[in-house]
Amino acid sequence: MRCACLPLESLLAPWMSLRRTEEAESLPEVPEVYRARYSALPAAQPLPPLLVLALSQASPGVPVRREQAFRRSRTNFPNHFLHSASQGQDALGEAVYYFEADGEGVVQRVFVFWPLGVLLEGPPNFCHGGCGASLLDDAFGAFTNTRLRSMGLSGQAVTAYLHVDYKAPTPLPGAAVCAATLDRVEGRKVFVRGELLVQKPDGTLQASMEANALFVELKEGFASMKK
Ligand SMILES: CCCCCCCCCCCC(=O)SCCNC(=O)CCNC(=O)[C@H](O)C(C)(C)COP(=O)(O)OP(=O)(O)OC[C@H]1O[C@@H](n2cnc3c(N)ncnc32)[C@H](O)[C@@H]1OP(=O)(O)O
Repeated sequence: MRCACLPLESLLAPWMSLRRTEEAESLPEVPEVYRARYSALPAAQPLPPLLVLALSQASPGVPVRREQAFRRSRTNFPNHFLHSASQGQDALGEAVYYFEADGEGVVQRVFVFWPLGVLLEGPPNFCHGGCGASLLDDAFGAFTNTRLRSMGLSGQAVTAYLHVDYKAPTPLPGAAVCAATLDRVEGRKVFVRGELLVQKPDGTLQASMEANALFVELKEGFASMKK
């Protein structure tokens, strides 16, 4: 029987090599809600097949729209550790963020695609658990802050706790999609849940990690955070 899984080269290329090109290109305008942290995908950058698969599985029959996909801005926050120190050949590749919003424009879900290189190892040939937790925290932060902004709120919330259950090893080299959505809101407290999805040899997706987190919207924003 023919294997339905995607060849590794199609998962990783060209996202490993398409880094830091946004400054050289004139890219489409990004909606205000996303603009502070994200920029449009370069015209030459296709949507990663694993991301499309995860979206199709999450919302069967709903078209995948390229204008809902972004990459992290290189100019506004250049020191984010997942998008600076952790990226490089055989480490993290270029992430693609895909936001889903409802009819009122309120963000309901985010999916974040990451190429994973061999330098992210924990157990031999598998991803370090702390790396996976960081990717989930980033996706949860992207979801929470963008959702808050889409509701006209500050969009300035930080992780109070993050609980991760490791359900299966995450293979390297490979790729993953972090999916995050709302659990519930209690005042300034935003409870988020999600998973890190990888592709099994038979082509199906499995959650190698499941997580839930509490984000707290800061009373006076990031500027009030004291050293
Ligand atoms: C423009 C683009 C920029 C873009 C920038 C985007 C950044 C995204 C961030 C990415 C994610 C991160 O890595 S963030 C970095 C890691 N996180 C941090 O450094 C946060 C450190 N912790 C803190 O600063 C603080 O503890 C806070 C902000 C979380 C909470 O302090 P606070 O604001 O004074 O609020 P506080 O009264 O203590 O708590 C509020 C409510 O939350 C509950 N609560 C607080 N912590 C917990 C907890 N661990 N477990 C259970 N419940 C908790 C309290 O019981 C209370 O419930 P009740 O009594 O009201 O019911």
